[in-house]
Amino acid sequence: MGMTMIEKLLARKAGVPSVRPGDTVTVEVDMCVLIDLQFATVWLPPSRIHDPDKVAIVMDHAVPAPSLKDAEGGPRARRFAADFGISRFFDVGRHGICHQVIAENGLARPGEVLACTDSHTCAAGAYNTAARGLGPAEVYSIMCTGSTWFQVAPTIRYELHGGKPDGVSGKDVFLYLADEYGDATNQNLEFGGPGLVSIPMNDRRTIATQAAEVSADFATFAADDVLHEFLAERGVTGYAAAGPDPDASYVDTREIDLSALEPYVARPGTVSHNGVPVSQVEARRIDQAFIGSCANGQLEDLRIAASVLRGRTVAPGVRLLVTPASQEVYREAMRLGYLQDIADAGGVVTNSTCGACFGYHMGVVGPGEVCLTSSTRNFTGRMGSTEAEIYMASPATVAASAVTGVITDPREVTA
Ligand SMILES: CC(C)[C@H](C(=O)O)[C@@H](O)C(=O)O
Ligand code: SF4
Repeated sequence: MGMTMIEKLLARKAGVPSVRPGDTVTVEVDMCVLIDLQFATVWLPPSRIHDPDKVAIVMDHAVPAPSLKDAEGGPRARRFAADFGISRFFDVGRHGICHQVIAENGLARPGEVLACTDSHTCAAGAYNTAARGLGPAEVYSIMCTGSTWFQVAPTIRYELHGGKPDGVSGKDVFLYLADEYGDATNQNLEFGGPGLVSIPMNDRRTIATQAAEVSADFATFAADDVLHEFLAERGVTGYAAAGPDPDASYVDTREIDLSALEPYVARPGTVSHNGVPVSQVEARRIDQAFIGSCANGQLEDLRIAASVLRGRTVAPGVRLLVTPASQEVYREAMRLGYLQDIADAGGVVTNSTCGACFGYHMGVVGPGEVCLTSSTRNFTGRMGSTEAEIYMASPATVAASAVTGVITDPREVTA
């Protein structure tokens, strides 16, 4: 019996001819990523690590340090990187949200295994990488031994057809899938099919990132010419992508007609079976509009936001916050004039950080407030008060709604 994409990848990295659901495999890990929060909590440096070239440290969740606890973590991270010769240390100034930094530095490679202490590590599945968020203790162990184990889960195949319409983004695709199919706990997601070519890399990243919200194990995309070109532009070569066998066995195959999709919104609480086309929640008043996070703080997201906001003004009483996903995105968005457009419209551009996305700093939402966010999670209390309501939508929908002050279909504002 043939193997799915992730089964192929794990079998190869485990050095066995084949694996099937239920098997437990020990695999070599190609890249192990630590985030700043590890150093701000209990941190006991190991006496040796497996390979400093297979470790990256990214300062992201709490930069610049919003608390004394975080301020104590920074020097620990710096000392650790220096002591162990970890050159891939993305300190404040080279920083950004880890999944963005990993991607833009070509550290997520097709056919390889990537582990990190953050639950959205599945983001790198967009690059045909077996990427998984693991607990800090397991990632610590990987850093010391170079390997980990996974139990192989069954795979759901998304067979994409048609073309994604302009004005519909990866966020809309994800919100639709989450609404239609709900959770994928203990299952892998695989994306491919003739429609994949119409989904650009930034949108694939959004979809792969948000696989965490439906509790998937791995979420991997087929390696096609769009991916190969993206990697070539970043100097990433010499990889071996993994594709499924023609007779692979799936727990479910879902045929998706991309051309039928429209802008979507998830209502507060969850993304699972809780989305609606924007038209069904239009006119809901908002207090805060947020564009950012590892899912939607990419350069293309800022370009879209700037194009909606250019020549328009944020509605009175609405706070529009825009957080680039990395310092590199920030600098490029500045060079291209996007930040100017956002600020001219009355938006606030923040430093690159996880900040508002997880309700920690730089945009905490208060009691009774309504936030429309392009970030990753909308559960109660995620962005601050448990008495706030969080709706989730694409950067285009968030920008358009910031202008009108109510949830709005972006196609109405830009038409
Ligand atoms: C705080 C951090 C470890 C967490 C995660 O694991 O995902 C955060 O990034 C989030 O999105 O909730
Ligand atoms: S941006 Fe949000 S979802 Fe992504 S890693 Fe940071 S806190 Fe988690």
